[in-house]
Amino acid sequence: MLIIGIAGGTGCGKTTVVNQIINELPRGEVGVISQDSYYNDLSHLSLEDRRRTNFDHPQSIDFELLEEHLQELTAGRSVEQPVYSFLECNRTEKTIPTHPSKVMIVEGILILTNARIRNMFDIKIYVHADSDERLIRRLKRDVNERGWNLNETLEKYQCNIKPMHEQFIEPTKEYADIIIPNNKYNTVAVDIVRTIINEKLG
Ligand SMILES: Nc1ncnc2c1ncn2[C@@H]1O[C@H](COP(=O)(O)OP(=O)(O)O)[C@@H](O)[C@H]1O
Ligand SMILES: O=c1ccn([C@@H]2O[C@H](COP(=O)(O)O)[C@@H](O)[C@H]2O)c(=O)[nH]1
Repeated sequence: MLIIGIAGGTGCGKTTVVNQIINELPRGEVGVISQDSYYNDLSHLSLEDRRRTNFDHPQSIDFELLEEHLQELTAGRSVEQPVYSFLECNRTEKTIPTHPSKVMIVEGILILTNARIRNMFDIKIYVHADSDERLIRRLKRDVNERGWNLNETLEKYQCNIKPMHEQFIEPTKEYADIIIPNNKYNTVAVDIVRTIINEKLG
C-alpha cells in the first residue's frame, strides 16, 4: 500500500486537491482518511465547552487511533473510521467502513506534526495558500456551513488558528516531498500526483 500524507493550513485546499486527485481514478482503488475523523472524543464536555476547544493544537488529535488504523489497513484489514460532526464539535456514533486499498491518502492540518504518523507516509505533500486567502475561505466556510458567526470565526482565528498554524503547521512544510501552490486551482500539480498514483495502480 502506498500511503500519501497531504497537510497544509486550514482552507489551503487539501480536501479540494484530494477530490481532484481521486475524481478521475478508478473507484475503490484509492482510499481517503481525514484527520478530522480522529479528533479526540469530547462527549464528556458540554457543547459550549467543546466549542471553546483548541482544535488546531496537535493534542486535539487521537494520533494513537489514527496510527492503529493505518497499521491495520497496511496489514490488509478494514477499519471503522469515526465520523466527525463540525456542528456538534464531536465524533458521532457513526463510523464508515474503510477498506485497505493500493493507495491511501491521509489529509489534515496536523498530520505531519506527529513523527510516528509522518514516518508511515511514502509521499508527504504540503498544500500552500497565503494566509489571507485561507482566512477568506475559512470565514465563508465557518459561517455558511459550520455554525459560527463572523466575529466568532475571527476571534478563533486570532486566538487559536493563526498561532497554532505558525507554531505547529507551517513548520511541517520542511518535511514535504512536494509543495503544491494553491492560491489558484493548480491542475498541473494535481496531474503530477495523479500520475504517481496511476503508476502505483499499474
Ligand atoms: N485553489 C482554490 N481557489 C479558490 N478556492 C479554493 C481553492 N481551493 C479550495 N478552495 C475553496 O476553499 C474552501 C476550502 O477548501 P478545502 O479544500 O475545504 O480546504 P481545506 O481542506 O484545506 O480546509 C472551499 O470552499 C474550496 O472550494
Ligand atoms: O469541531 C471542530 C473541529 C475542527 N475545526 C477546525 O477545522 C480545521 C481543520 O479542518 P480543515 O478542513 O483542514 O480546515 C481546524 O482549523 C479547526 O479549527 C472546527 O472548526 N470545528
